[in-house]
Amino acid sequence: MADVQANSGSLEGAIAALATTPRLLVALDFDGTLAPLVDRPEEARALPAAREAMLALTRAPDTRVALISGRAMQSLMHVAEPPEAVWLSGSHGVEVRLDAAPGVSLSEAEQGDLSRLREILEAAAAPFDDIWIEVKPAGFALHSRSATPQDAEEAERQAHERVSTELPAITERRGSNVLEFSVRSTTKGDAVRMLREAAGATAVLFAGDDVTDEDGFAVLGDADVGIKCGPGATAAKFRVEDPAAVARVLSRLAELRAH
Ligand SMILES: O=P(O)(O)OC[C@H]1O[C@H](O[C@H]2O[C@H](CO)[C@@H](O)[C@H](O)[C@H]2O)[C@H](O)[C@@H](O)[C@@H]1O
Repeated sequence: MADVQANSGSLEGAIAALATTPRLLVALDFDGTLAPLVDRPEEARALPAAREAMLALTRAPDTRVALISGRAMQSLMHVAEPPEAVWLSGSHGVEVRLDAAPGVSLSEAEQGDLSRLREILEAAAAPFDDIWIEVKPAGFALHSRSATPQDAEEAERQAHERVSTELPAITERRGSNVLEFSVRSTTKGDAVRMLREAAGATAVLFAGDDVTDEDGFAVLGDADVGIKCGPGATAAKFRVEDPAAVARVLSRLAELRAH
């Protein structure tokens, strides 16, 4: 594993230490971490090596695997095709599937905000080619990967201004060529905390690539391992170059954890 170090120590050593923890939670972001980024979200798939390593970890003793994604749960299940043993958190921590069926129930006020939010974002996207809206149970993502930088900036500016004026309680998040709006302020950090407790984990590995994954890195402790995939500022202890490198780390952990 010849991967880059971010903030401390050797990743190989940290993985070896993590493999000895009594109960391990392996929490993984999907897009940009297990799956390379692509223009059309529905076409994203985990690298075969990443999927294989993830499945090997589900078979390891006292090890729980979870996916923590910004995607809506249905979308995450469609692209990740996870086995039932994998716990899921979608919509940046708003949706959770442990062993039971997932579900989010919004209050009347939240449903009202969601309807108005949709109108505002549709109006912001309408004048531009290649700006589109992804629907989630508690919010929307304004996508601009295929748009010109000028169109992306203008659509996002309009969306931001109208939402912050009319719906100041809405949570706004920037991701990779995406600006997201949610009626819930739940974060990936909340998801890591909740899944850690549910798994009774004595240590956590969390890997992610995007700005929103920083909420997950922020709640890790000394016994945990945070891995940032790709460039950008991070609070993670370690950094690797791309999803292929994440797959190598997971595969090594699965190998060590199998014994
Ligand atoms: O938390 P993640 O699993 O990384 O999900 C974050 C967002 O992923 C998706 O958008 C991103 O990936 C797309 C496919 O590669 C890409 O086209 C887009 O530009 C990226 O922002 C997803 O569509 C969003 O809902 C997620 O929040």
